[in-house]
Amino acid sequence: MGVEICVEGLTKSFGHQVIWQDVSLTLPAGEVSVMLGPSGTGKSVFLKTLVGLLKPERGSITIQGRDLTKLRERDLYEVRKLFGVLFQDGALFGSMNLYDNIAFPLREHTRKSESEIRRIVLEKMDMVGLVGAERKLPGEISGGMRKRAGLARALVLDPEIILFDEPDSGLDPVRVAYLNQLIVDLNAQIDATFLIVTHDIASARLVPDNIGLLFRRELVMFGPREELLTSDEPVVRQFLHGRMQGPIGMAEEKDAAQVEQELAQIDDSAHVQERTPRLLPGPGVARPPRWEAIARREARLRQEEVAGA
Ligand SMILES: Nc1ncnc2c1ncn2[C@@H]1O[C@H](COP(=O)(O)OP(=O)(O)OP(=O)(O)O)[C@@H](O)[C@H]1O
Repeated sequence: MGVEICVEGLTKSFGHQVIWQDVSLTLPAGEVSVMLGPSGTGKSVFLKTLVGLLKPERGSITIQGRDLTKLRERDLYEVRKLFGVLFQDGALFGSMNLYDNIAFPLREHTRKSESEIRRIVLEKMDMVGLVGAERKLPGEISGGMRKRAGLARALVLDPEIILFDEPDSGLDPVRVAYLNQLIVDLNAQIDATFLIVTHDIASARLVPDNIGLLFRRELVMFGPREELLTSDEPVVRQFLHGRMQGPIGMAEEKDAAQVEQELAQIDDSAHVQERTPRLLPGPGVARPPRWEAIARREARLRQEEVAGA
């Protein structure tokens, strides 16, 4: 059962450049959360700060009663073992085959025997659908396979928290659909806490329990998926619709009068379409109890939709 991460009043700057300030949110244990935001709003910086690779100027990150921002390097090293991280390109070692790449954290951080390592590596490769690709080098496989190998490597130490940095970047829509299903199935199987940074609005609508949005150096909103999908907050609506009209500009924010004029011209009557059903774990995947609650909630939303149509 994953662990809760409680972030309070977090602020990160580089020199005089404030990346984001006063960010507070709770990632509920075992749930999937997605962090959205225009390019450069500091989503990757947020992931790196959570895992302790970057130090914030203010605020706290509490996991299992310990504030990560106050830990000494030795204790932080221990807490980091709770995390698995899937970096954008899988971050695999180019000269090692997939088996050795995935075995790497086990050889580095545990005293397990090679036969035990073999059992774990093959189990994780099976989980991500990579059986048979053990001897391949990262350069010999597709981007989608590299991501899955990176995910298998993130899983080998049985993390309580998995951070995904743009898992869908560079993948075609079919591979993205497979990856989304894999993420949902994995979450149901291992019940860890997931945080996914993505630009893909379709995935953000389908996959998570919770959605957050960073913009203008602030966390505009963080909450249950349905709340964000039906929110009237202009930044949230613009981002989730992927449209030009609204407060988010090409490079910087727009002036208030222009935003008001643009918003007045938008036909927002299609609210109901936003009730995308949550992607459920595939057949044969054992579902922890919270999935029953999700399925009931989704069924209720569908009924309301039909009644309102
Ligand atoms: N180590 C660093 N030193 C100085 N500035 C940094 C560092 N890392 C990131 N930044 C700056 O922080 C800002 C946010 O970067 P970040 O990569 O987190 O954005 P992002 O929201 O993930 O963007 P994208 O969606 O394009 O990947 C950028 O202006 C970047 O230049």
